[in-house]
Amino acid sequence: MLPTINFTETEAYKYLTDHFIDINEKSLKDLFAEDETRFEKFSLVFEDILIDYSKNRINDTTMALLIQLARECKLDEAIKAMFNGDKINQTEGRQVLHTALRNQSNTPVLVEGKNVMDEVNRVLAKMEKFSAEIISGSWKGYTGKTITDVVNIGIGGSDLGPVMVTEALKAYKNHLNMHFVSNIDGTHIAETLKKVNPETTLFLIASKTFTTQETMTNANSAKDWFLNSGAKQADVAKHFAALSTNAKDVSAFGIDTENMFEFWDWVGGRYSLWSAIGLPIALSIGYDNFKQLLAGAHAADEHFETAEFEINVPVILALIGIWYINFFDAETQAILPYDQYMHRFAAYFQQGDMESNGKHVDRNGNDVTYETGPIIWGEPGTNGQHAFYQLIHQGTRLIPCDFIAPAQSLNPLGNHHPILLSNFFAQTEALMNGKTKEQVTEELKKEGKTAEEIEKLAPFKVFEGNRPTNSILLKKVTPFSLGSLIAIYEHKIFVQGIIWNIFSFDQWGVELGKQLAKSILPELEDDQEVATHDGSTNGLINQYKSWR
Ligand SMILES: O=P(O)(O)OC[C@H]1O[C@](O)(CO)[C@@H](O)[C@@H]1O
Repeated sequence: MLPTINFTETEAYKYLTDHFIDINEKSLKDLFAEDETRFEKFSLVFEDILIDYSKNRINDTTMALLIQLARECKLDEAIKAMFNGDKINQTEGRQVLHTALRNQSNTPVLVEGKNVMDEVNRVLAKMEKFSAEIISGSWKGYTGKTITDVVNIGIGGSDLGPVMVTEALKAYKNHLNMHFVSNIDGTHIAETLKKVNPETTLFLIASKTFTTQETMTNANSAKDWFLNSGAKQADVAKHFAALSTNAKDVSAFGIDTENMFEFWDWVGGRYSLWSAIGLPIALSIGYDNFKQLLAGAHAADEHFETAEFEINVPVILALIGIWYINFFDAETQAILPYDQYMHRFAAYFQQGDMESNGKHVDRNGNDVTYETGPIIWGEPGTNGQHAFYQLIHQGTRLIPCDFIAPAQSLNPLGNHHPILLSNFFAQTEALMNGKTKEQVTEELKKEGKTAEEIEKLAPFKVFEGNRPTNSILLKKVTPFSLGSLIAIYEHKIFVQGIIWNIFSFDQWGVELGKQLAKSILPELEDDQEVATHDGSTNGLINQYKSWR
């Protein structure tokens, strides 16, 4: 069982409320002027990742109080409960053990008295063998040809993780062409099938439940396409594999359970890329690289489980997030990777964070009286700079931003990387320091503007600064460092959920829409006017019927 403490009733929260008044009057420039050791004090190095959190609106007192808050909320007990395999996903009655999937130390992890590492290792060995056969070409399709294309059919956690990681690690990929189909919109599968040949394509049907409407509809269309192209039912075994917890429905679909890569209900969908759901990753970059990804995550797990809160990267990042959300009323959190390969990183953590902490009921079943999970968004730099950074720099909202960049490029072409990194460094500096009216006036004078012109123009060119950022500098994007980074963000989400006293591992909020869609679908079958809904929904359905 997790502790159920209302963090707004802790001593630390009361002190933080008073302390906020002091900090809110100070600018980041003041804070740096007051303390020359901020960078040394407020940065951490974990493996080959530097986390600089000094450009935040914090000082020693803030951090001490935030850590006190974590202690009062019994975060230490919660961390133990997760790693020990307690049923901390209480509303679904499940353990939360994605950490066991990457437990490279192999120490036993018990679920109901049974060591799950045996099963984890068995499936990993099966993934290793299968990926080696597909990559080497020893696995043949139904006409004797080798596999050239892999189509992963899944959605949410059964899509976003493999997409994000295969993109982020594209520099490590082999000859296999990877495709991902998620959307129920027929366009997604239709456009993908145009690109592949049934004789050389492997379909992975990725679904924890094997009942998800989008995935099953797309999987059936893929199977029909395959069978209509001349293949026989018996050939399905050479071209379809399932990544799932549901052996019964996998068989019913027609996939041999020999071709099923299993995982378990103690793996949450959005935490499943480390499980059999990661098979497309192992196929794309090879099993050894997939193992490195797991190893990087495992190193972050060990750090999270054992490091003191003062030097614990996920804990620090989570507490800083709480500081902005619950004291500065920040509504969003931007994730801005200065790495083109990581272009799906923010999209991945939209599900990771928003499906986990988008909750308004606490662990006692009461409505919360404070804000919980932020809106996560972001795009890779420098594209974002030319799109939405205007609002971050000069808008009315406070937007905490995580800037992420690798020191070494995987494509060191000319001076691209120094230019990219100069932007990475410049943005956080600009957001912190801004530009004063005096500086603007000086610049305009140099441009030869008159005093009157300067007076008119200056207000628009002033940057108030004082906008907080974290800078995460990786030595290089490798399977190991990416694994660590993902696990750090996962644990950050966990810590915030503990402090907010919410359940981070269920997702009841996605059910209502699914239920209603199921009841609407039969109403779309005929041309009769619909009158069973509210006026707007009836109007929309009836217009659709008249236009289709
Ligand atoms: O893997 P499945 O069971 O198809 O579920 C896909 C996704 O659907 C959800 O249950 C809800 O959108 C996610 O949590 C999950 O990742």
